[in-house]
Amino acid sequence: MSGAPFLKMNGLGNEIIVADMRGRTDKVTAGAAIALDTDPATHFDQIMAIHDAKTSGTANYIEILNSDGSLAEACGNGMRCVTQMLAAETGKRNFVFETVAGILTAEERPDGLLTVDMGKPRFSWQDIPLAEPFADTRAIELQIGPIDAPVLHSPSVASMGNPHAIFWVEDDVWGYDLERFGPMLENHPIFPERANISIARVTSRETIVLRTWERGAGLTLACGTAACAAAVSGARTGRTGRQVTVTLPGGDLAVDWRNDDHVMMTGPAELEFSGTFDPATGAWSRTGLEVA
Ligand SMILES: N[C@@H](CCC[C@H](N)C(=O)O)C(=O)O
Repeated sequence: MSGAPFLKMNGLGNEIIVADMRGRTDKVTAGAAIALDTDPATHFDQIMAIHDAKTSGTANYIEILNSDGSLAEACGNGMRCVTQMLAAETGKRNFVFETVAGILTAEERPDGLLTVDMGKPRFSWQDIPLAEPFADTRAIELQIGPIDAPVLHSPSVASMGNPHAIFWVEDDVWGYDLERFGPMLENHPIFPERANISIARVTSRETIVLRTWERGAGLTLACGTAACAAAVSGARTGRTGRQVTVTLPGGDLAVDWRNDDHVMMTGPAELEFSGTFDPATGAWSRTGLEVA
């Protein structure tokens, strides 16, 4: 088949490739993802592959791949990039998309920021999923470091379509070696589908500082679903209110856990350059350089 167009974009530094797979029957392979990630010019955290709609009433079906080639159920920063790309192409502002996690809506606001309805969080141990029952997922028994002096412990866990563990700390989130602990916790047997691992510090009822080790991608500058998972976990543990600003290494996201249980995430997206690629192999070439 012929090459597929792509845009290299980012959402607060979360590196995103938006692959235009509309009108095609093939998919982006894990091998292509790994090849694109290995090239420093196209290194990315997630590929958002836009396919033709599967369900009436939706604009497109979006398949999400991590840089290790695995599939992800959700990606907040990537959805903002997809929304910005399609808004620029069509002149529309509101979209309904489908992912493996379900149907979601997204909007480009008049100020240029993008809001995505990330759906309803889930908290039961089966939904996250965890390998064994926990009645209360606001703090589960899990720790890292010496047994009598754990470095990180008792995370809140939540699903935003994808699995998250939030370790609360009271000091600087940069004081923790997330590059070392992240992979251990991501692959801990308590998480049968692995998990995104975050360290969170509440700085007021309305503000959280967050760093994330992403499942299948490693340390990133921002993780939208982690910001949402931290926000809902902050509210359900009484640490914060339901509207918070989450400060990630790449910048701020506004998260509003509405009373109808939907989590609304608002932030920017940025275009870097465009190209075409082979979805089977990842071989690519540049077609242009644009500024969003
Ligand atoms: N960067 C994303 C999250 C991507 C998916 C994640 N690595 C997973 O495997 O669940 C975001 O902005 O939400």
